[in-house]
Amino acid sequence: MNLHNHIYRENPWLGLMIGNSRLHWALFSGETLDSAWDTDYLPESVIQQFAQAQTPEKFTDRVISQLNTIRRDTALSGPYPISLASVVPSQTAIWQTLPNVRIITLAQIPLFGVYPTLGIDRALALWGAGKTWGFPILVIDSGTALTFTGADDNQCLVGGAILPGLGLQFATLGQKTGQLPLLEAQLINSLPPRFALNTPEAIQSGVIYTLLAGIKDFIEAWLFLFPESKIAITGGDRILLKNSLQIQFPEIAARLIVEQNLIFWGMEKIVIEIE
Ligand SMILES: Nc1ncnc2c1ncn2[C@@H]1O[C@H](COP(=O)(O)OP(=O)(O)O)[C@@H](O)[C@H]1O
Ligand SMILES: CC(C)(COP(=O)(O)O)[C@@H](O)C(=O)NCCC(=O)O
Ligand SMILES: [K+]
Repeated sequence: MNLHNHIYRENPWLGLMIGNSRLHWALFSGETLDSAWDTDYLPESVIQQFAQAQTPEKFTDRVISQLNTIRRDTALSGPYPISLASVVPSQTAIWQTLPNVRIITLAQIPLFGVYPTLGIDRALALWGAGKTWGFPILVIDSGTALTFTGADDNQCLVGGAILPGLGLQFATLGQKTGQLPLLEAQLINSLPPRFALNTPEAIQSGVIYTLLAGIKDFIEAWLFLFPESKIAITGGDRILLKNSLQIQFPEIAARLIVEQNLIFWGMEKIVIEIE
């Protein structure tokens, strides 16, 4: 164990996952995940103020005070290293200039058979889920993009798929057409009529029923290969999708484990294991 590792093992540290919509934060004490929360991207000027701190303690104070501003119910203090994973290169470029930031790369994840451009969020969530519930495992991440990522009994990547997530499908229709309204995914609290008679419900119907049918189809194809596999869903639309599946395809929904923090479970295991 090197000194850096020792710091992670014994002390509080922050995990930062940079997604395409927002920042995902976690506070760990040693190997335990204490709490997790989401924030918007921070202005570059704010991040640069962190970098101007003269000492690690000052740096951490500034990060912490910024996070406290965002989330006042988290009492953070003391020096915190940050373990960062990102699927947004322009954001990585800003954050990696800071001291105390260590970037997690694909090479650090002990999955077999990965391809070089696999998203680090997908690899971390897969590793976190597999190490927790066992392999084979399928992870569905319903973020900006919706991804399926599966590994077999040998902790080897089988593969997956990427499609526009729920919010992105609504955004694309709202932004790339002349007269469709921009709908918000979070406003869907019940399934629309399948054959709708107004524009918002027609958009909702098309997007949600197609997405649910697609998820069902991918899950069935996975279970055909690995009948005993656990299947987990994470990401910002996880609850909406699980609830909708519950109504539409209850037997599929019954197989889905909902867990918000799969990426941080993976991060915790990686950060602690790295020598
Ligand atoms: N407060 C929120 N802000 C942004 N997106 C949200 C929020 N609550 C739920 N969502 C949903 O979460 C999805 C984004 O998921 P998330 O996991 O945060 O994305 P990413 O990891 O790609 O940044 C969007 O499709 C959106 O519908
Ligand atoms: C597929 C993703 C865009 C998902 O990102 P997210 O929606 O979580 O922000 C990201 O994992 C990524 O950029 N992946 C690289 C390509 C791949 O995994 O094959
Ligand atoms: K995702």
